[in-house]
Amino acid sequence: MCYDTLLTLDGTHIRGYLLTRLIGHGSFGAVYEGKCNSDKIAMKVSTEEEDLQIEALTLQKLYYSDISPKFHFTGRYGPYHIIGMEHLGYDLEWIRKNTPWKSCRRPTLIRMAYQMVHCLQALHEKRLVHRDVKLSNFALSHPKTPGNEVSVKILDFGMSHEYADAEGNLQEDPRGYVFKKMRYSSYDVCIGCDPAPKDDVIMAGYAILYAGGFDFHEKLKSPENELMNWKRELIRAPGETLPLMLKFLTPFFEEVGELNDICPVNHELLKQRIQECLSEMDASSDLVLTQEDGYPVLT
Ligand SMILES: Nc1ncnc2c1ncn2[C@@H]1O[C@H](COP(=O)(O)OP(=O)(O)OP(=O)(O)O)[C@@H](O)[C@H]1O
Repeated sequence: MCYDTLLTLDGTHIRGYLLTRLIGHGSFGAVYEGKCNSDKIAMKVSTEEEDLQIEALTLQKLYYSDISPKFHFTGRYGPYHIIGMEHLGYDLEWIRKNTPWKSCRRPTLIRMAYQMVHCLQALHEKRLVHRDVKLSNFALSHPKTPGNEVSVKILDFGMSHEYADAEGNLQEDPRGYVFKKMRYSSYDVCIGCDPAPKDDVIMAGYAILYAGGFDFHEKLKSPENELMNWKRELIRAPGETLPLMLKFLTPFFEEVGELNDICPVNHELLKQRIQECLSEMDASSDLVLTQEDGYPVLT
């Protein structure tokens, strides 16, 4: 089958939407902006049928949780599988890249971390595990008027999995992904354990450090044993391992270090620990997105 048009579908009409712009692309798919009159959506186009079907199903399960783009439709276009969903704003990696010193200020980081954990909470409450948590898989909603408030949403459920049925019996994923090879996985996953909700939280921890100015991408280039040591020490002795500028996050990482695969993740407690990192502000208060000299400013 020929997939070479995957990145050149702009100008095409699918389901009444004109694909106006390629937003970005990943390993097996691309995301376009689709427009129909004043209605703007995001359209994911992929070669991977199973992953896309799982993503569509997950988005439907999360529809009323308000932590992911709203699902509109799924279907086919020629050789491709498509999902139409709510169009979101900037992803958090883009925000990081376009922030002075590539590091969000403390109050912004705390609000962001709080909302990231809130996204994972809603996901885990539905017995879903994301398994691909990284900064670029969180994005902001479009600003609301009049105060330009935005909220953090989680994206990209192609690797997600319903890890238990309603009775609590664990369910295998027949797709057989090898997560230990993903360098940004948690320590336990890198030594071969199945990714569980607590690993989503640990990976969110890496994303929070990255948003806070720590060069996690550079860290990922370290030799294998060095990277593994760092991941282990980060949750064993966060107070000593966190970089100086991010030591204020110790209460949160201490709680992350307590997580295991037997006890369910206590997201409320994690949120409380995030609050303790910067007690002078309200971690659950809204993030606000404004513009300064043409650049977005998230506070
Ligand atoms: N609903 C959406 N609204 C706006 N932008 C979106 C939406 N969904 C995804 N995107 C953006 O589209 C781009 C591509 O997303 P996609 O999930 O295909 O790949 P990725 O996460 O970059 O890579 P990979 O699949 O390798 O993890 C990303 O920049 C993402 O922020």
